[in-house]
Amino acid sequence: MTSNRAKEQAGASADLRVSDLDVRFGDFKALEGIAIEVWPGEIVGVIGPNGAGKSTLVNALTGVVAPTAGTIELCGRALQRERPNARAKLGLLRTFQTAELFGSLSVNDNISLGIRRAVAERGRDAARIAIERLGVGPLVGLKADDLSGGERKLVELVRSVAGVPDLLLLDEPVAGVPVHDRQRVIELLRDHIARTGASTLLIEHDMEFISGICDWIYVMAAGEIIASGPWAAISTNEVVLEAYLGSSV
Ligand SMILES: Nc1ncnc2c1ncn2[C@@H]1O[C@H](COP(=O)(O)OP(=O)(O)OP(=O)(O)O)[C@@H](O)[C@H]1O
Repeated sequence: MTSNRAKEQAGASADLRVSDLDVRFGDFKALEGIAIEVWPGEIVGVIGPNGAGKSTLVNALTGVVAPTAGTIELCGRALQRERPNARAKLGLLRTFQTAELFGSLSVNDNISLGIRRAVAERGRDAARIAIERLGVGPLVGLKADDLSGGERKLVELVRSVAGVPDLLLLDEPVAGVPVHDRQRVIELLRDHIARTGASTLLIEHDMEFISGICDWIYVMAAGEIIASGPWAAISTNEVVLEAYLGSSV
């Protein structure tokens, strides 16, 4: 992590760089002055209490919500004026808090839809490995509508990985995923990053997962970043503990 962040000084470019990002809903400032960097090979977490602005951040990154100010760069390319589909084609792929699959299609067809034309062969390899790592092989012939919520999350993750993203954006990747499958998610992400050099930005409430996977963590509260650093620093930071009003971080 430190070595990745030190790359800035060595002139490497970040996979994601968010600068001075503001989002307003009428007079309400949902995000203000957000600055986030994700470097190649990193897994970066965003945490914060309810209403902190995490979902708004995801929506701004993916183009669902228009920022009122600021810039979003993916591998050096400005994204903030691109439509959501264009952002995905450029290499920013996401999962949702509640997995979004085509319910009447098979798991296999859902995964195939994630393979971008630009990376078809690598995508098929990535899908095969992810199916194996997450143990979803027995599900591939089923209709997506017949899966449990946790299974849907795992299949959606396979689909995103199959798109061989430059940046994978995961919205609560282990919400609803049984505890015994969470380690599989961690191993898949680490393996995927090691093989492809991709990076990951994830929003998650599960602190055990966050502490076990993230190289770097940003903490949000009331629409702003109030702290950032590795878990050891974040988990003992007074400002962070205060923001969570005594709940365990
Ligand atoms: N479309 C909208 N119009 C007005 N206010 C909104 C809109 N979307 C979000 N907000 C407000 O912006 C603030 C941040 O909401 P957001 O959903 O981004 O927080 P969050 O950190 O994702 O919360 P949670 O962890 O509960 O999902 C909240 O006060 C919310 O009510």
